[in-house]
Amino acid sequence: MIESPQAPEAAAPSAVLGPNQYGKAETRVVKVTRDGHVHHLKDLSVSVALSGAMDAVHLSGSNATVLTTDATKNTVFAFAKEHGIASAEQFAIHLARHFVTSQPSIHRARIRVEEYTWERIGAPGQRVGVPGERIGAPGERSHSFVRAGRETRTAQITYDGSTWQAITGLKDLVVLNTTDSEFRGYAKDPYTTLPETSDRILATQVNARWRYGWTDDREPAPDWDDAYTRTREHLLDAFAGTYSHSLQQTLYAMGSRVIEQRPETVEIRLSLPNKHHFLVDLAPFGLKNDNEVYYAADRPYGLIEATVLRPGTEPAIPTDLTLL
Ligand SMILES: O=c1[nH]c(=O)c2[nH]c(=O)[nH]c2[nH]1
Repeated sequence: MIESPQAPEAAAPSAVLGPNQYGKAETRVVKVTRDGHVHHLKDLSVSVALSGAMDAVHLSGSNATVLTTDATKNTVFAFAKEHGIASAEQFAIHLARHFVTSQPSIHRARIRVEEYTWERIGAPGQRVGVPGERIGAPGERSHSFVRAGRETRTAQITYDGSTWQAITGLKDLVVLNTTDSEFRGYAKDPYTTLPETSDRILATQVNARWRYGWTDDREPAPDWDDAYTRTREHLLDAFAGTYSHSLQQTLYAMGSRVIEQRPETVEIRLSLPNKHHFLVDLAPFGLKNDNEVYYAADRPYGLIEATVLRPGTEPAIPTDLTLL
């Protein structure tokens, strides 16, 4: 007997979709507010996570309910311009409300913000990075900042039984100028696309090592702590006070300041990553970006390195500071 074909039973699902969310993570937005010649800085990393009616996106391939992660990133930049960044919380509230109220498919928005705090670089002789010092105190820098959270101090001492070598340094000292930096007039080849600029953000994470002239322990050694503090101040002051045509020029200004001002130091090597800040194009959203909203790029980065020496001194600090 021929069996009649049976209707197939509905197959039990082999998997089910559980909790899900999506969005753009770690959008680095930098907002400069220019109050006359005094500039204010907000530097955030914003992560957006959205969830709601997203079953079809995962299960059927329909993207009809998906607001793109690219749009969520653009919204961060556009809102920095439109609403400003009063605080991390207030900024996140604006964003979360926007996503949940403007897209029927989005029922929940979680906005995470990391804020990197910056302090003003003090004028020469002033204390540096003291929170609460009045902005606009005589000579205080109006557009130069140092990232809060202290850098790491390094020291290397070498002794071969007769001669001493002392190399002190610092790393991860992050500094930023919101103006007084240009970069133009450079060589052009068929692969050059970088637009020339006469006003850009200049930011770097200072990695420095300096060698003292002291080699003989019958001679008085430098006052290590004072030498460190003063050298750090000179590096900050030269960074803040130099009108920069390139990071190379700023590097030389920093190194030569130390050589000229600190008689105990004979050599300094600086390794300066160029922490690029690109202006965000807000024109597609009908907004003008008047040097206010920047995208802080992570990598790749330019890396500018050089040694500055007291005349007559042979270089002895390794050119690759990671070897130190
Ligand atoms: O200060 C800079 N120096 C460079 O050599 C360089 N190259 C580049 O693309 N941007 C910059 N900026």
